[in-house]
Amino acid sequence: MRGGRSVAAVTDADFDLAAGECLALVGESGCGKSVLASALLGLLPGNAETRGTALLAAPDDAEHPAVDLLAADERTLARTVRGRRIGLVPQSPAAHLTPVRTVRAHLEETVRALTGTPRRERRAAAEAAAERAAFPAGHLDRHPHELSGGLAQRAATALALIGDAPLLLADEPTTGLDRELVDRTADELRRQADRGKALLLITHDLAAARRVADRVAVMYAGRIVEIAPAARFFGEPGPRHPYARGLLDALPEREFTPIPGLPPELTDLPEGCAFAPRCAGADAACAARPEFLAGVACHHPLGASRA
Ligand SMILES: Nc1ncnc2c1ncn2[C@@H]1O[C@H](COP(=O)(O)OP(=O)(O)OP(=O)(O)O)[C@@H](O)[C@H]1O
Ligand code: NI
Repeated sequence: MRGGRSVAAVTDADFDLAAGECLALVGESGCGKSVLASALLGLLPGNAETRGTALLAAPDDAEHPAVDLLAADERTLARTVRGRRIGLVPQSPAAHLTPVRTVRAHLEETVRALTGTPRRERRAAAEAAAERAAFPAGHLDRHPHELSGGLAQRAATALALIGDAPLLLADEPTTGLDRELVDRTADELRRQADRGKALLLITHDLAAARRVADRVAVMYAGRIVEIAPAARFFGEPGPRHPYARGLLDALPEREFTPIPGLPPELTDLPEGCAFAPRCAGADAACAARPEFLAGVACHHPLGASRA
């Protein structure tokens, strides 16, 4: 950024995601979830730098080799990855739609670009894509500005599924939807995973995560602080990182107790554990940055005796 300052938007993100599996990525606003997704698609702003690797495995057809998404050039990403090997449901769908074209035109164009569907079948294919994402057929001839947030969201989901990509990145795909549509969208995404897709579901909505995810990754201040099987995370013994526990305890159906304080500025992260200033269990050890070990980055994970 200006003045030579930098933002550690995502650090030490280390995880894998298998075919047929859904990993939910949760965490408060600004913790770096969307930056992580954008990095995987080569869609970061021009001032951003990446380090490390993000390996996308080769599909069975062997037409395309495995690719390091962080090292791939724009041409490779545009021609072979986006839409074809990775489907994105973007966080702000309206911004990704072309204002002068109808939803139907978007869908038909995407069907044409990404599938071998013959011209006379494209209309039906576009309508089937809309149906899959619960986009009402009666609104297909609307333009983006005529859509509610929820409709734009469903249009974006429909578009993301057309290429039948083996990896789906869904960034807040249920924002702006009422509970019934949240469940419907979540269930459609789960079906995609059950059909063999790898699904990274970014969400604030822990209920949606619980409904869909096999594993949960929790991010705090740009870091993944815990990764756990969903059954253990939402059930017993529960999260091990105090922040993750705090997120669950804040839910109305649980203790409804907010985590005290606010997340730190990413430009001004503490040296040690970034959560320590808000953590009831913090002590002198937390002045050093905890390593991510056995699924949790915490010096005093819950459920373990204090060392
Ligand atoms: N290239 C950049 N230059 C400056 N700041 C950046 C850059 N990229 C990301 N950031 C900052 O990093 C932070 C991470 O944002 P990100 O959108 O990933 O959060 P998020 O977890 O997706 O939040 P939300 O739930 O609100 O969508 C933000 O505060 C953003 O302003
Ligand atoms: Ni985001």
